[in-house]
Amino acid sequence: MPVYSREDDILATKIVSFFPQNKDVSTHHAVILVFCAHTGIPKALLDGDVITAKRTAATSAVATKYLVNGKPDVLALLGSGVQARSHVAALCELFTFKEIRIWNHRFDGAVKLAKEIGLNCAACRDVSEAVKNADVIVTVTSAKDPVLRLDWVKPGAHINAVGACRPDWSEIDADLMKSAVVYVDSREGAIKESGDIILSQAEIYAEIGEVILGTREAMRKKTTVFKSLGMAIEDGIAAKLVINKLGIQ
Ligand SMILES: NC(=O)C1=CN([C@@H]2O[C@H](COP(=O)(O)OP(=O)(O)OC[C@H]3O[C@@H](n4cnc5c(N)ncnc54)[C@H](O)[C@@H]3O)[C@@H](O)[C@H]2O)C=CC1
Ligand SMILES: O=C(O)C1=NCCCC1
Repeated sequence: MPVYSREDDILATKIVSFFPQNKDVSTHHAVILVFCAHTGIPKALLDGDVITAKRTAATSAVATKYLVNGKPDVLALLGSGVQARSHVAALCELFTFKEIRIWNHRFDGAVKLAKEIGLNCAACRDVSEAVKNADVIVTVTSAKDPVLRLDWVKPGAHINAVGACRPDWSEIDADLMKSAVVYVDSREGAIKESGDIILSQAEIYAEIGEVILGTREAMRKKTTVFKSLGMAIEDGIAAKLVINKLGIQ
């Protein structure tokens, strides 16, 4: 995932591996190589795992801040891996949830994460149970087929759809995609790479950046989906923050 931004003085690239069969180690691994944007000289080689976890969750948290309908009480997570953990951390920086519910296709994963999070958190055996009346839903699975259905979702809920980053994979059923107001990180990326968009033929209402800039509306009262695929600029900006903090010129 290469990025060049003259404005931000960033020239970098991230390489990510995905080994879905991994059990005792993470399924995604990444490195970020940063160059001087003026000379092309390599500056730093950074671990990309933590940056990927944190910047993805931070992006969802920003989307939630703009799209959530009022003060959210209930958070539901579908998936209990790396992104589930970073999403709980980022969302709890912005919101105080009364209840957090976790579903995972392997129940023990949901139980483990619920214990880590603590008192206000419960593991659920069914997706419908996990998302019932949830204000914010995060889908962070490696599912290839939909796990979240329209009938189970409270009207007006906000969904961060983070998994299914391939054109033939989807986490959200087509009826839900088509009935929601859909926001994406990048239109160009979404129409090429997101199965949730491509297979459902859902209309993209806006990029989340357009909402932040005030050029497109945040439809807070409607059911909203933020379809995230991840962008190289997120890695570049995060890498720059790390490099600046370390004092690397
Ligand atoms: N939008 C973005 O910027 C990014 C998206 N991702 C995507 O987010 C998703 C989660 O990533 P990580 O948490 O790092 O992965 P992970 O491997 O740590 O967690 C994946 C979760 O999905 C569950 N799972 C596996 N197979 C499943 C299936 N067939 N049905 C339902 N659940 C299943 C696992 O039990 C686990 O809880 C992946 O799809 C990944 O590719 C990852 C990084 C960035
Ligand atoms: O880093 C990202 O962005 C990724 N997006 C899709 C899944 C793999 C990592």
